[in-house]
Amino acid sequence: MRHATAATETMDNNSFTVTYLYKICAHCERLSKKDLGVRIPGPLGNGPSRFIPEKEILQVSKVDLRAQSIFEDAFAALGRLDNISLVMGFHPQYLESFLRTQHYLLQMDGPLSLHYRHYIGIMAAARHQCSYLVNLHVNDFLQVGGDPKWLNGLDGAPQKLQALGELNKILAHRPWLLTKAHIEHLLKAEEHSWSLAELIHAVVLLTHYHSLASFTFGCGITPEIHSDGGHTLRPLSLSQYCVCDIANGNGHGNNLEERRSSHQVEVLMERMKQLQECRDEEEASQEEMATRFEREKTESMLVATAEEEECVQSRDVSRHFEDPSYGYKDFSRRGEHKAKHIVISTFWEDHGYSLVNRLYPDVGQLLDEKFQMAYNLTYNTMAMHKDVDTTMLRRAIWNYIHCMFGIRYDDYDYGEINQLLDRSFKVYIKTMVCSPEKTTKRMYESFWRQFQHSEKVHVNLLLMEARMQAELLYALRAITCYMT
Ligand SMILES: CC(C)C[C@H](N)C(=O)O
Repeated sequence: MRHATAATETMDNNSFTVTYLYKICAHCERLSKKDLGVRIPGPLGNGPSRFIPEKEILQVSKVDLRAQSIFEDAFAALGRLDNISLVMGFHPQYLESFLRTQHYLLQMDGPLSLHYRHYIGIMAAARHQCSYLVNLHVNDFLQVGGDPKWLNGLDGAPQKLQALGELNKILAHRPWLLTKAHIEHLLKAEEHSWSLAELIHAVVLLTHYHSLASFTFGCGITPEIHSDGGHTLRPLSLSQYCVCDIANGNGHGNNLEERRSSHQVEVLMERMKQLQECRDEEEASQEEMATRFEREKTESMLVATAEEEECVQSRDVSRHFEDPSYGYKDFSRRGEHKAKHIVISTFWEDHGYSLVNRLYPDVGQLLDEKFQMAYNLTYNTMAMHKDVDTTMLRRAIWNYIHCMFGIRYDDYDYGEINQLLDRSFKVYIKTMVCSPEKTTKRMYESFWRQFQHSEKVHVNLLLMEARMQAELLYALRAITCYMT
């Protein structure tokens, strides 16, 4: 905070007298009012993300015309511009594909009625206690005429939706356990059965919202001011800092940590170079490649996720789902994987894409474009370095997530992952993908300290899409087994 001006102003607002003291913040140049009279709701967070300074996010739409026009279109279509879109605005190309798909899933012709779609969104987000998405879709659900009684809990909803609870749970936490019996149960229920097309629509929605919950927590998305948890009536203590300092930690110098990690990027680039050279020299045998995959998978199970003490407090959304204690379990423990783990890495291209497209026209195509977009997105930068080929690094991130889900690419050397992804990054990845509600600001800050926020959001896009694809693969595999 630069200084507090002496100027005061008195306003007569009907019967209230409001007196403000104006201050100007040196970071965000915001004029802040110190409220001396009436209590007016103020924003709880500052900007769309708890992790990223607001001015960086808003800067994007000022300088990028494409982002600006996407924001305008999104606003025209939905009547709102949510914080998720604002943060994704760092990557306008991706955002366009994301919004197109989401719009199709929620608003265009499709097997499920509109209120079902939003209710399924609520169920999926609630599995990860993502009150941000739950609130967003509770509003949408009511707006399209949904019955408020359903919002009291899953047992207030029709039996058909209740039956989806089990699929929601397994898909979110242990998708490798899905079998054709789960599918049969839904399709063959006597009175309340699902059609295959409806089920595909539901599966796509569930996976979309599970992974969007990951993005929401991974980027520290804050509720919009008008929604639950987005405002406060308590005056913020402004003392010597602006609210932007409080929300974004600008008030604390981190110089020591920064200096310590200043070589991280160069080290990473050097490793990429070395790996590239070795790759050209020797090729490991198939057995060796399989062993490296197993090693990485086993190691991923040992990565701890929780830093319990710092978890985001969310409104209780447990009434929207059952069995809240059911969470991600590393699938190699208890030998669960033995029967389930198969190499299905090409399943999406070979079967998944066409299966979805056949039952829910155009959606296979939309999803495929979005996966490709996330996978191939690059600006050829690494923090402050330009003209860098980052394919190897982005591929390691994508494949690490699939590896945690037991999906193996037989042409990929999993030894690369250990060279490129360090421990704090793995902790972040695993938390964000497997138990997103446990992601903390500290975790976000601890990995890749020298990288830009836009690059961390880029990482989030990779994680989110890889997760969605992994869930879809297992669901579609179960559906294909049922059909054949
Ligand atoms: C996730 C980052 C390493 C991506 C990188 N900045 C690129 O443009 O490719």
